[in-house]
Amino acid sequence: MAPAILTQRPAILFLDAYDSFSNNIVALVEQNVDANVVKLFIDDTTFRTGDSDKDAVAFREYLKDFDAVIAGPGPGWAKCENDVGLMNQLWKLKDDDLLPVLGICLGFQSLCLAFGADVERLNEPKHGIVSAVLHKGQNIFRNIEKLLATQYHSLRVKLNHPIETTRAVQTPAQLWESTDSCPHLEPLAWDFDSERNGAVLMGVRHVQKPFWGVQFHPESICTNAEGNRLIRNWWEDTQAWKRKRKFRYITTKNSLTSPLSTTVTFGDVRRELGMYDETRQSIRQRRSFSTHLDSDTIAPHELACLVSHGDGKLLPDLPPSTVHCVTTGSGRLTVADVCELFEVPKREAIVLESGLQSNLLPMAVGTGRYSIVGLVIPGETLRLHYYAGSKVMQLRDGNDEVYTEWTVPDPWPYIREVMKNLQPSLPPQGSTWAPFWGGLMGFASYEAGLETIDIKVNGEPDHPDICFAYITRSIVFDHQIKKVYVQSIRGTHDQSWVEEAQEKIYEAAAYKSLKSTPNASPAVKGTPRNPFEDHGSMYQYIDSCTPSMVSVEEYCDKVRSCQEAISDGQSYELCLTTRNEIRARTTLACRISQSEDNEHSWRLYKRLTGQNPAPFSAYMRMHNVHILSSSPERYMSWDRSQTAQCRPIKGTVQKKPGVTPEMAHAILSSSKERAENLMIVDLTRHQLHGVYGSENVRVSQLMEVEEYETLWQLVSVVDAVPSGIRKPSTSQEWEEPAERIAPVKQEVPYLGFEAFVESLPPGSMTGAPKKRSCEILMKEEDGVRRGIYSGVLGYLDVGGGGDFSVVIRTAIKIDSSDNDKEDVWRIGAGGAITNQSTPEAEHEEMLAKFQSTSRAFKHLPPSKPVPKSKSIEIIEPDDPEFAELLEGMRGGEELSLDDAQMMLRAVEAELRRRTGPALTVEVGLAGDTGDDESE
Ligand SMILES: C=C(O[C@@H]1C=C(C(=O)O)C=C[C@H]1O)C(=O)O
Ligand SMILES: NC(=O)CC[C@H](N)C(=O)O
Repeated sequence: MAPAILTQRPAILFLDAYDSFSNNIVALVEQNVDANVVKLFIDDTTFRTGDSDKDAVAFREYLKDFDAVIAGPGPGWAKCENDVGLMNQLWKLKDDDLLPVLGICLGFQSLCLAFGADVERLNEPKHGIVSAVLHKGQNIFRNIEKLLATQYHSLRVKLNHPIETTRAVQTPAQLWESTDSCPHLEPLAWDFDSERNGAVLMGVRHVQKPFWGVQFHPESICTNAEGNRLIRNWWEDTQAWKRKRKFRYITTKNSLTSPLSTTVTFGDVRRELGMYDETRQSIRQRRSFSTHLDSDTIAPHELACLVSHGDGKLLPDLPPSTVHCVTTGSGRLTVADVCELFEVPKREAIVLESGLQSNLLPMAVGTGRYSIVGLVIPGETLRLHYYAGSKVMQLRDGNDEVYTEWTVPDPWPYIREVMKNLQPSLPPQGSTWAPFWGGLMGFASYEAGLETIDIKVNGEPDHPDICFAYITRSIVFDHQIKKVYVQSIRGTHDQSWVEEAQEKIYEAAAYKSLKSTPNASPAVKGTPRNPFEDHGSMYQYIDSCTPSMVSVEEYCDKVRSCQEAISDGQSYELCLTTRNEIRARTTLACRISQSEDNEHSWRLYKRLTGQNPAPFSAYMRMHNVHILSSSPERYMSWDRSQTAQCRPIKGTVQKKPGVTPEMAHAILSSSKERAENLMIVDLTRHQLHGVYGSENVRVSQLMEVEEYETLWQLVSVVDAVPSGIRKPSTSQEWEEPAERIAPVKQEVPYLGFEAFVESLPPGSMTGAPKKRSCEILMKEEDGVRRGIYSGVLGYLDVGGGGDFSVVIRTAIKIDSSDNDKEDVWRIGAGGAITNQSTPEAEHEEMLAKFQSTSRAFKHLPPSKPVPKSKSIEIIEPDDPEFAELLEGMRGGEELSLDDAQMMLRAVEAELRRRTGPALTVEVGLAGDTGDDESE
């Protein structure tokens, strides 16, 4: 066997210019080339001591451990020192230090600039646009057929080539000739896609040095397979260059004419022969989960012990040694019914609810199978708070009093340690499909996310930026099979609570099925009327609601300003948002009673989910925070085997008169909407690649249209699977959390959690490249904190899984002692801005998203009450499938007008789902309703 030293793989240095696609390039290279890739940021502090000569020497020394370099893409300009950093030094390497380099996008622009070219703005920026690239068919483009390549750039290289200046060449061959201004740069590829841009240089090589560059992104999910070949070609060429140079080097050495090297060391020879230093690092940069602690602070493991074992006095001893779980059928019980049964609305509570169809089945496969009710136990449930900016972390007791607080460099290692310590030693007996057994439930704000990417957050928040409650009792609905899990992780003695709770649910389900007609679930279209809504305090409350919105002009100005940043190459896409508010007079009852105030929020939540059912609805009442969410977007979920899924949404069409499903599909197939989505898909792949590795990420759904109550959305799905685990093949499998029964207490690799933290804040709410985009957005949004909106909300399960939604389409109220007369509901809304956006349409899109939530704060259109005794006859269309569906739902019962209309809509939707958008079912109502039903 060859000694290890000889078998060590070559190494490629990837210079990362803070792009959001870097790990995709690393993955592309690792999939195509037998080499390790090491990432280094362009501004790595090792090479920024302040003494630039010394730094340059140190960087040259560092490069000696590598076989080649990739200078990556990124925001900004090649001529701006801060934007390219270490890249500039590559082009200046002297002969003996020379290394093969591939420049991609910004790296390509930097290469060209170094050898005489100009960099200018494009007339029409290209972001997320796929086009056919004309190439020379030689050099790194050899054996490449039709190349379809994704572009992400606002700036272009200018060689002063006739095709650029006069838009013509005398012969086709002239396309591939160097120019007088850039004699060393040989054009290898051009793009002719845009009339306004004219011919844009897409690829070059240096005619003497081993430097190549491409303007497009070979790693994008929408670049065709030829991207792989390009990388393999480049690698072959770097190897060929190395062989040639070795030969030259050895002959010059032999002739002893080299003035530079008088001695040749063992290391020199080994390097020349392609052998490597054993100590060379080939580990990709990862977030380090260790923390540097001050002595007066508590350590992650100490916090973890306090949470799980208490202190023998104030904090309870609740190690999740056992997971007690019993099940019962849910029958017609809704999540709201069960919440009310357990008096959840009166107190603090966390409810993650999957909106359902009228038949109480999930809205979509792959999301929305489960609902989770986390029971907050008064006087006992522990909470973790963290405040961005001040970096204060708190452990709070069951009365919401601070038990201890300390400052932390990073809160996430604490949360990770708490979760690690909460792994149960005994899993539930019997079936354990519930994705949540117990654990932390709560949210992390957008600002908590900003800190994970080293963006400094200013100001004081009026609510925690991270808030997690340690939930030990929970009720989980499996809507697919209509089953309820009642669970406790509070030790053996709690078995009795579990059984009592099960009994309570069982009886309630039996009672409801006895007395009920098919009724609207709160999470189902068509909120049932009640006198309280129509005449009581809710009516007055809603009457007092006044929205305060950003003006059209102001929003449009911000859109234009974002577009200017995009044209300047600083960002490819910016998710601009604004905080709208609804103010209402606090009712007297809410002013004097906290539990009344809680119940009021709960009733508003039911209005919201009734009007805007969403797969990631959520109700949260914790500390001073009220959250009413109807989010359609999954941020990330991962099961107990650490298989992860992200479902980024980008691309929105509002439902309004005249917009048919066909039109919505057509709009969402446009290059504008697809480009928006593509950028976020590539960003999501980048994030998952960074944690799961190059081989383990795939896009399982690329840009499909999903229909919601008031909008159509373009949704993609990106999955990541740890090595050695079978990939789920159906969307349903995603929702079936892998059981981790035996052996228990094993070291769960926290891949899911790591990816969760690494991917904050959610890319669909930032744009790309993430860091620069967030900085720009902070300015555009006047430094106003987004808060919980744009953050994430969900759970971390003690068994090792987790599921979080993106906090959008959400109303949030923060209680404050200064003002108890007025409720202020914050409803953030926004949308992705690209160079293809039009300000007015963006404003409209923002409004549409706002309105999907603000509807809950408006009076419902009046409907006339129907005398109960009168029944409705339904004229059914001549369609046996329709009749069958209807009969199934109706169960032979008499219906009120409201119920019948709702059911008809449901049947219609179901039929449409089955047959596709082409079908329109015409249904009508007739019969003696005792009233005119023209409404
Ligand atoms: C910004 C919002 O939504 C985000 C922006 C979307 C878009 O630009 O199409 C779609 C879903 C969300 O990721 C919002 O709802 O406020
Ligand atoms: N993707 C990139 O590297 C972009 C480079 C440069 N900022 C541009 O917009 O052209």
